Amino acid sequence: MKLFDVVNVEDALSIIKSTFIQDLKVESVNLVDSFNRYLAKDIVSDINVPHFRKSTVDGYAVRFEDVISASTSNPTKLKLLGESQMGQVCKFDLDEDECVYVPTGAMIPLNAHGVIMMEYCDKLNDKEVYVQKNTLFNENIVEVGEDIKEDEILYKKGHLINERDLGVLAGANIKDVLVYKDLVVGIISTGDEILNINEEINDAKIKDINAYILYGQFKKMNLNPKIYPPVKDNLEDIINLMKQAINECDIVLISGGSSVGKKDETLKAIESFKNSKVFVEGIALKPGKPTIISSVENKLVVGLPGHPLSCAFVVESLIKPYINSLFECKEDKYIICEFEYNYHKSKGREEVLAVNIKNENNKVICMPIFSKSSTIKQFAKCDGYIRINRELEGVNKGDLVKVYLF
Ligand SMILES: Nc1nc2c(c(=O)[nH]1)N[C@H]1C(S)=C(S)[C@@H](COP(=O)(O)OP(=O)(O)OC[C@H]3O[C@@H](n4cnc5c(N)ncnc54)[C@H](O)[C@@H]3O)O[C@H]1N2
Ligand code: MOO
Repeated sequence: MKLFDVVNVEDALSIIKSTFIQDLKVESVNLVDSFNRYLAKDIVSDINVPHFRKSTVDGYAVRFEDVISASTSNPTKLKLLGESQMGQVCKFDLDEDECVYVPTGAMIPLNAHGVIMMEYCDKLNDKEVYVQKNTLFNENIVEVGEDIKEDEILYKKGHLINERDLGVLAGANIKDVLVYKDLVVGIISTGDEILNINEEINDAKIKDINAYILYGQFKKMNLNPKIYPPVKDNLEDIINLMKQAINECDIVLISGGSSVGKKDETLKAIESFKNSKVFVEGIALKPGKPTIISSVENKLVVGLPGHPLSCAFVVESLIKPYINSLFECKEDKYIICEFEYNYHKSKGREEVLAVNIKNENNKVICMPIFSKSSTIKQFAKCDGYIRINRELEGVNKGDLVKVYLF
């Protein structure tokens, strides 16, 4: 493996983006099933929400000019026409010195200017009300289309539907939603020392950690991860499992065996496929250098470093931005924090550094966690990470940095 010939992260990402333009399939699902799915087309509202003028309080709908001088010491007497019923079209129109009782959410008369809360009114009898307050135009009223306008684009293609969006879509009478079918991501762990979840720990063997982190990472991206049982460092076994995974999945990730050790078989396995092409053998990322980017049978096959933290950061740095670009998603959110440490790095490789954040003296500060890439617990507890440009020689205490939150 040519690990000296490493490729910058941005260049590696460009290669992936330009080579693997996924043929995304779409399906129509019920509104509830669109939760956490990516939209396959823009959604436009056919209706105004609300489609009628409604009151936001329990009170009396009035005209501006009739109550202009109303106050507690000088209440205005209005004729009560009746009550607007919830869910019914309001059948009243206001004339001079008239009002209508409207409960919260009910339709108000078309020509009412405002609704005065009942706390400011005194109902004398079924026909008369004293109003102790004037009204502003549109006070306590939601106008037609104030929430959602007819023909408004509610969401663009690629948007990931969240729980609040479900409410918007329900309100806009959208019953079925066209979404992208989930991409299936195959996860293969390799290594003579790797045990699957049901095997007892023995000798110098360890449990498969990477498959489970990767599973969580892809679930969080709302894809469909599929864990295969770990495979030993045996070329034929790796090739056979790869064949199965390539057949069953849209993207295949193979962790371990990407480096230069004599048993590192991932590259050989990839190259054994007739229809394969290796684009990258090592990226300028720390941790994460031993990463292979290849195409097998026109599918993206990535060899990930075996160290769990490195494996996870390659996915964060390379695969997640690619997935985001496929679905036209927004970039990951970050917060700006003050770095609390003088951190030195060598030029030439981008570095990803896990950090914890805290509030101190009204400032949000962050501190790196010093965790070896072969360990996992500290990493699991951290709040996020920063990326240090390959040209930089470090970050100084007091520098402002972007922290990408997990
Ligand atoms: N001579 C060199 N040695 C190493 C280099 C190097 O450049 N020259 N790079 C180091 C770095 S950095 C990393 S990262 C690892 C990557 O190695 P591989 O991708 O080939 O992975 P393995 O050798 O198979 O495993 C490395 C390490 O990770 C553990 N591992 C592997 N898979 C899993 C898993 N599914 N769950 C938990 N832990 C896993 C494995 O047991 C090893 O301890 O290479 C360095 N060496
Ligand atoms: O790159 Mo290794 O992936 O530094 O731990």
